[in-house]
Amino acid sequence: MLSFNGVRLAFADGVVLDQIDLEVRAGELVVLIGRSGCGKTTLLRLAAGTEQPSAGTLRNGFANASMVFQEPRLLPWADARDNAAFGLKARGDARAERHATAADILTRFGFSECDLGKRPAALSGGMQQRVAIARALAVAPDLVLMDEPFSALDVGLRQELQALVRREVERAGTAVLFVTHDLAEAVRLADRIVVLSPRPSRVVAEVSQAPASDPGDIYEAAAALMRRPEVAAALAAPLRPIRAAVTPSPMAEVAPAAGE
Ligand SMILES: Nc1ncnc2c1ncn2[C@@H]1O[C@H](COP(=O)(O)OP(=O)(O)OP(=O)(O)O)[C@@H](O)[C@H]1O
Repeated sequence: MLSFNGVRLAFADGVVLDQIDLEVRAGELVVLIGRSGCGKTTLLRLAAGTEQPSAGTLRNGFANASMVFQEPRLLPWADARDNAAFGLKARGDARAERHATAADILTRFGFSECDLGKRPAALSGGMQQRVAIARALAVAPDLVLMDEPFSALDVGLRQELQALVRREVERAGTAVLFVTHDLAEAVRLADRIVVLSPRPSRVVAEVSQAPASDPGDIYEAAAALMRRPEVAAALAAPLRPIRAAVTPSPMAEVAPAAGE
């Protein structure tokens, strides 16, 4: 289990994370959602051990964590199979064995024999991110930390990869801490959604749910979350007054201009 108890992290210019209580249990997919700059990546870096808390307690009982970033971060000179096998090579697996593991995962992810031998420049963005996910899963992690891995992809591709991640982690029983600022993505993926406030960031809501795949269910679940005032306050962009030239905008009624 990964657990944050009263964790605070301050940099020279101020507090980023404050009083963070959070748990990720074995086999659970937890989605952390919050506005840009609230400290989501910083929290993942704490989980990865590359930052230390300024106060509070952080315990990581997982033995083997891997990470997926927003950009695929592949070796440009290596083909898809070698990129996916990178972590296996680093831990000393024999070439034939690591190639077999990498090829097995990439084939499950839709790669043909020919695709396995392509370098990143010859792969689409979606295929490159599949290789990055394969690289993270190849080492049979018990925890995967995912930092907005699909935010650069178009909607259709994003949904495909969300389904792929959900299927793969269920298959292997891997725990995941997944960061996003997309509420629909959170609803599609999560066993539990944790909402962070803007900086200094705190957990303002925590919701257990069943991952949704039907568009109507996703819309309903996202709307139900946004009806909670603490979630709306944490996630909604600050309303700016809209001054309509001719017809008063309905938005202007809910967001009066400063001083009005
Ligand atoms: N090493 C550091 N030193 C000083 N400030 C830092 C450091 N790392 C992060 N920060 C600050 O912490 C805040 C949170 O950054 P972080 O990247 O974690 O946010 P985020 O929620 O992941 O944002 P986004 O959704 O845009 O990726 C930012 O104000 C950032 O400038």
